[in-house]
Amino acid sequence: MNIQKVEMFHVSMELVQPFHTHLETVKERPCIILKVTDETGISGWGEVVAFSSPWYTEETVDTAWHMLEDYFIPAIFKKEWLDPRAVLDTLDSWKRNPMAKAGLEIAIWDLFAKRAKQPLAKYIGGVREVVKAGVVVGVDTPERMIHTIQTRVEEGYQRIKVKIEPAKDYKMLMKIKNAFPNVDILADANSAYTLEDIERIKNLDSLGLLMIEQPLAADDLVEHALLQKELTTPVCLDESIVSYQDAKNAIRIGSCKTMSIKIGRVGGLRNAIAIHDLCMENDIPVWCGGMLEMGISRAFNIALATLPNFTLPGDISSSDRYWKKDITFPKVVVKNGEVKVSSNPGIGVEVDEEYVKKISLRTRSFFSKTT
Ligand SMILES: O=C(O)CCC(=O)C1=CC=C[C@@H](O)[C@@H]1C(=O)O
Ligand SMILES: [Mg+2]
Repeated sequence: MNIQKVEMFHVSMELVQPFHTHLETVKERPCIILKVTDETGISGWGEVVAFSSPWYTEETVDTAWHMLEDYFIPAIFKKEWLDPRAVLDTLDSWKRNPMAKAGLEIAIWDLFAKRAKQPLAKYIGGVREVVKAGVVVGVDTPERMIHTIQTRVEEGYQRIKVKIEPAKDYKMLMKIKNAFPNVDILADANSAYTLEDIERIKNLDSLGLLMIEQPLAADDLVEHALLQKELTTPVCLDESIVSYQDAKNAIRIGSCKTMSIKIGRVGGLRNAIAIHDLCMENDIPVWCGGMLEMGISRAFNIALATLPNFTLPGDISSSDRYWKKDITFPKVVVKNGEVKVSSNPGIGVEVDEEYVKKISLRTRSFFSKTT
């Protein structure tokens, strides 16, 4: 397969409600949409999930735009592609920048699945027709959070994720657990604690949380291992796992008992699948993390979550959770706590190209020199 054209769209949409963490409040969500077209005219779509500032990881929309236009896109015109797994062999000629690489690599996966006339879930070896839905409830007063959780539970979500930090943890979580004793609650700290807080974190152990996500700093694999030894609650790593080797090291030293896999954070779908397989071999259950994404990346998350070791509900919520109008259709709908996997070819959703162009802040097209 030869790539004939690549189109890049820097788009931005307002979230239906601001997304608060102790690090940042996201109101507007920019991202980069990629359309990759082959010699037969079939197109695959990708989405770069980097934020507008480096608060979550070091990448931003602007760093990704630069890496794509100056390095990654020119590189993919130079080869004939026989398998999407080979794309990262080329892109890894350059260091890091996982979200920029992933946005382009997944578009080529979508293209290959469409050429094979297969749904992406089937193309990557998925085993289920529906995936479990989980949702994040943003930071607010405990009363308002309890009201929102009640709504989300009535909508059928199987797992509720809340954000914590030292100033907002035990009391808030205890109120939530008392109000919803039978609902799985995940607490995501986004590295708000250090090992100095170990007694405070151990105090959370008594609450019966499903897991504590990323309590310590992203590069603290060893300290997470020391913490996990002191806790019965599973530690889940998110920001710490930005490569296959990170996952291998974390498992080897016992830094966590579960992982959130995000295609953008780990540098592409090939890496996400490899980390899934490694965790399965080591009895580490995984779930698909979210990135406040638009419909293209959400479609990839749904396909990824069909792999066998995605046994825990991920951040897979309805389109309406974040968007008044998404860039893809049909919308993702949660029914009885599940999302149906598309049986259409590739990512299984259509991209509203007119709307993408309408909300684009900048665009750029690249053509194969042989055209
Ligand atoms: O996309 C979703 O539904 C949840 C997203 C989410 O919780 C996060 C996205 C990006 C950074 C963080 O704030 C947080 C996470 O750490 O998982
Ligand atoms: Mg997280």
